[in-house]
Amino acid sequence: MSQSKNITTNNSENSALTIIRPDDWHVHLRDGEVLKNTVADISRYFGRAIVMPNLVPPVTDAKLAKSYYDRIMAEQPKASFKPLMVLYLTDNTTAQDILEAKKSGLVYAAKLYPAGATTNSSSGVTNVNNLSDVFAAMQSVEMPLLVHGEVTTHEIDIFDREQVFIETVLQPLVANYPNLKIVLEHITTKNAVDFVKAAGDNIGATITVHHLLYNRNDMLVGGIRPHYFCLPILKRNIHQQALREAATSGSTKFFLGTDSAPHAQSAKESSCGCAGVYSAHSAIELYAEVFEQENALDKLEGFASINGANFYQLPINTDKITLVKKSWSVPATMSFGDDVVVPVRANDEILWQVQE
Ligand SMILES: NC(=O)N[C@@H](CC(=O)O)C(=O)O
Ligand SMILES: [Zn+2]
Ligand SMILES: [Zn+2]
Repeated sequence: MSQSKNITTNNSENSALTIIRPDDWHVHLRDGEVLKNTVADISRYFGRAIVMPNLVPPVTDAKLAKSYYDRIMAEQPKASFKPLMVLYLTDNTTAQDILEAKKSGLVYAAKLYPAGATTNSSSGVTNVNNLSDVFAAMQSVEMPLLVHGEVTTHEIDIFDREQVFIETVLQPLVANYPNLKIVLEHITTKNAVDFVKAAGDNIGATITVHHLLYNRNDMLVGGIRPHYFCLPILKRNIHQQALREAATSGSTKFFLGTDSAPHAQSAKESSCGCAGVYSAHSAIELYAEVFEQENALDKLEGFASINGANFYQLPINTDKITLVKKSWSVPATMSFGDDVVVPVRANDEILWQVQE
């Protein structure tokens, strides 16, 4: 294990790592009955979370964002937690919507879902050229554009959809709005890593823990495992390796975004299962496993607690959390409103835990 001033090692069983309180820059909390569970999990140690707006109906203006914010706060998250709301862009979003959202003080970004790309994206954008006024407004008020980067064209193979999006949609967008802050969300390919590294400081990316832990073999070899199915889909191991290198490299362009996206067990274990992985119950502990395997525990704090805040021009959290290396068992299922969700590492062990 690499040593830094924050890591104390008594023996291999008992390492501890203290870092600035981390934030989650991409999470799905859903709505209604399940909010009590998702809010409890996400606020256990995260300071802030960028809350995705793909509800039904989606969060398309400041008023809807405010009422969603109120429903989240009604679940009484830990005092250290603050939800950062996001506007869902449609073909009908106006520059005025952006300005009002910015003025609300609750909305920190707007999300581009190509129509049909992922869960609850049917109201998404059919052509980014419809949104030139919106992007211009976002650029002027320095509101980050968050992007689900996949094309939806039927002819394009599902494993190529991120790469083709970068080439055909993202590159022209970056060229047209050179000062627009853009986060390429939940990147899954070496192509995305290379694109982000080569781009200006206004371009960043979130990386999920499941794309660091797993590749498509984990999902498909020896039987199909629906709980690994998410979008963008897990890729081959060379891409996983590129993501692990990017996350642990110390580059300030990459930051933590779990994309924790729960669906009820029955909706995943189905002849047409939903896309999404639930990791909010144990995200920082799982990231710690990856960073330890890469001999980069000293880089976890930048990735989890500093780079995202700097990108969003928000203050870095002032308090700390401590992770201890002490394994614990994840249950087979967890409560999800009146239903259950199967979390990452269900029925298995996680090596680190956050000291309460
Ligand atoms: N990541 C997923 O597989 N699913 C997300 C949507 C998304 O982030 O694309 C969801 O809301 O279920
Ligand atoms: Zn997405
Ligand atoms: Zn997501």
